[in-house]
Amino acid sequence: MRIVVAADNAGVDLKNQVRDLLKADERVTEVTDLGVADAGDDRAYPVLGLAAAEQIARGEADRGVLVCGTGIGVAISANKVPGVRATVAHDSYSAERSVKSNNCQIITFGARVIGPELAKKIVTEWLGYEFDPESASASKVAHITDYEQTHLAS
Ligand SMILES: O=C(CO)[C@H](O)COP(=O)(O)O
Repeated sequence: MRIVVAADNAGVDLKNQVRDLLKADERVTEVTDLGVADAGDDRAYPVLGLAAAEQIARGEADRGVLVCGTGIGVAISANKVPGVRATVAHDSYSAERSVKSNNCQIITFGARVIGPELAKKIVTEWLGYEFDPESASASKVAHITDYEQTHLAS
């Protein structure tokens, strides 16, 4: 699995910890870190969230982990990219359902909300979930995709 990670300066420390966890996980074949590299880089969360989501939309990464202060800003930004589904998930059940129900490619965290150990536990679990295209959830996700393709085509 190829994973892209990104964060603004509020999320950089947690993003770096998650990146290192991902690099050590044998299920992960590639980790792309789009930054920021340190808290001195004040690029705003939409810049990072959109860049990561675009990598996924282009097929250059399979999934993403994004971090900002709350996780909300990077999730909103990533969801603006057609074909990308992103959500904040600060608990195990939401993280699981984000994949199994919603086929989200991106999970986001708020570094001002969740501690690093819980975030890393959730990421480790999240790597093990897969969306079943034959499941009852598939037509619901397809409804969203159809809307995007009908109304948001550029
Ligand atoms: O959490 C953020 C956006 O959701 C970001 O890290 C901080 O944003 P701000 O409160 O607008 O500075």
